[in-house]
Amino acid sequence: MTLSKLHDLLNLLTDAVTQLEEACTKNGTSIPDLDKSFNTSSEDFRKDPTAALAANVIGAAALHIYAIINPPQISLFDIASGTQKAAALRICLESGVAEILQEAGPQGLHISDITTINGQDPVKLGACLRYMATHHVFREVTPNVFANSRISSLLDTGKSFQELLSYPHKKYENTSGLTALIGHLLDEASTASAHMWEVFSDPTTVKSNEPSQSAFTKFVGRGKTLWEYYDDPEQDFRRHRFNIGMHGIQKLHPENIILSVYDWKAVPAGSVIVDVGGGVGTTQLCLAKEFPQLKIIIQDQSHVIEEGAKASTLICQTLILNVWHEKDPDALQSGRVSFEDEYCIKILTQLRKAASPNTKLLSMDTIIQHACHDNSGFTDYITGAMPDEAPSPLLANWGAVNPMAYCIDIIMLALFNSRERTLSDSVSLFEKSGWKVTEPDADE
Ligand SMILES: C[S@@+](CC[C@H](N)C(=O)[O-])C[C@H]1O[C@@H](n2cnc3c(N)ncnc32)[C@H](O)[C@@H]1O
Repeated sequence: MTLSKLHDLLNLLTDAVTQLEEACTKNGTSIPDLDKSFNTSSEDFRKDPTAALAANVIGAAALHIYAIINPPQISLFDIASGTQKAAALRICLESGVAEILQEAGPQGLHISDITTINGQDPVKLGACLRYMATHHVFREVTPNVFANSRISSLLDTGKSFQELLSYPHKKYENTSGLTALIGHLLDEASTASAHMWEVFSDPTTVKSNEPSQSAFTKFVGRGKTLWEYYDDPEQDFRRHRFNIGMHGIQKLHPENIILSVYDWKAVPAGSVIVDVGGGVGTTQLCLAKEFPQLKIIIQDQSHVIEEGAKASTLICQTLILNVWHEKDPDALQSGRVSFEDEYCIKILTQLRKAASPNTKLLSMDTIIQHACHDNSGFTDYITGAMPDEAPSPLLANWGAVNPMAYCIDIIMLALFNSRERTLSDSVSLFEKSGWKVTEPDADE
């Protein structure tokens, strides 16, 4: 039984490798190379849907084979060691190993030379590098350590190590937002996640949806929610890194995705676009550039708006602050808002009340796919809302090559007692708040 499953997976994998190679040859694109940096052009091959699909099949089939054939105790150990991986990676990131290796060039550097530069202990940092090398983050080909350029380019802030020393608090400034995002994940998000069981095992917090009772607020923020924590001048660095990290989130999606999700050309000149919790305005920047006739308002907290305005005065034509703290006096009392999803419903209901008959609410959100095939009919509800399911015997949601939404779901839980949603969850959330879900180009 398992033997034939292995063969099925192997056949899927072999066919997909052929398809990928053929697509790359036809398009003049390249298959990624661990010696070449990750950047927009290194991912060009994915622009061809056949190649993108083949790449997903290869990854999903390889990991499925690994799951079948690996001793389960090793697989379990690997899953259970997320905290140790995050700790080792964070030490490599923060102590500038990527920058140091980048400066060293193709011959790499011995661990003792790395630690002479960054002041770390060679035995301790060596342990972190060795662990990361087992996951291809670095490579120990000889006694020297080499970067895996594809991953290292995400850890590298692009500055010289001397520069980092002279202003460490600005480490992430003007860098790829992805580096800052990873910095946030390895710091606030990881620390909070490590405390989740304390919240789950306490009867007073186990079923709470209150941000004030999240693992972050209780065990990292010492009573402050993430946003209140970022307000503290002592956390300027972390707040700043988070805001830069939001640029990184955009890089995880196809470029300028906002332009393709709605027919903006059909929106009359002078129309007002409000981005609620729009951060430093990353998403709106390209919309503002492409459609200068639209009036774009970013709503966020004052310190975030200040930062966004500094970075791009272009987009902040009008600023409206702190929607979250505005009270919606009757929504809860009138019973229209139930405890589940209380905050989202409160915000969406408030937006619905403020909406005119011509207002449209555009939701760009992560959708959680089930690992099993979905027969609910919800997959057909909105064209394109659900990605294609993987071919059998792969998991319908592409398994471990598609981990991000599931990981962010847990991070939302750890930081805010919040969550990501399936399509049916999202539709029901909007309906409970008085919104009707339609196709993006439908009239009502
Ligand atoms: C996950 S970030 C998303 C940022 C942005 N939408 C993007 O994609 O880059 C959530 C944003 O909600 C904002 N936020 C939190 N509380 C808020 C409040 N009370 N009023 C307005 N915005 C708030 C945060 O400051 C943060 O910028």
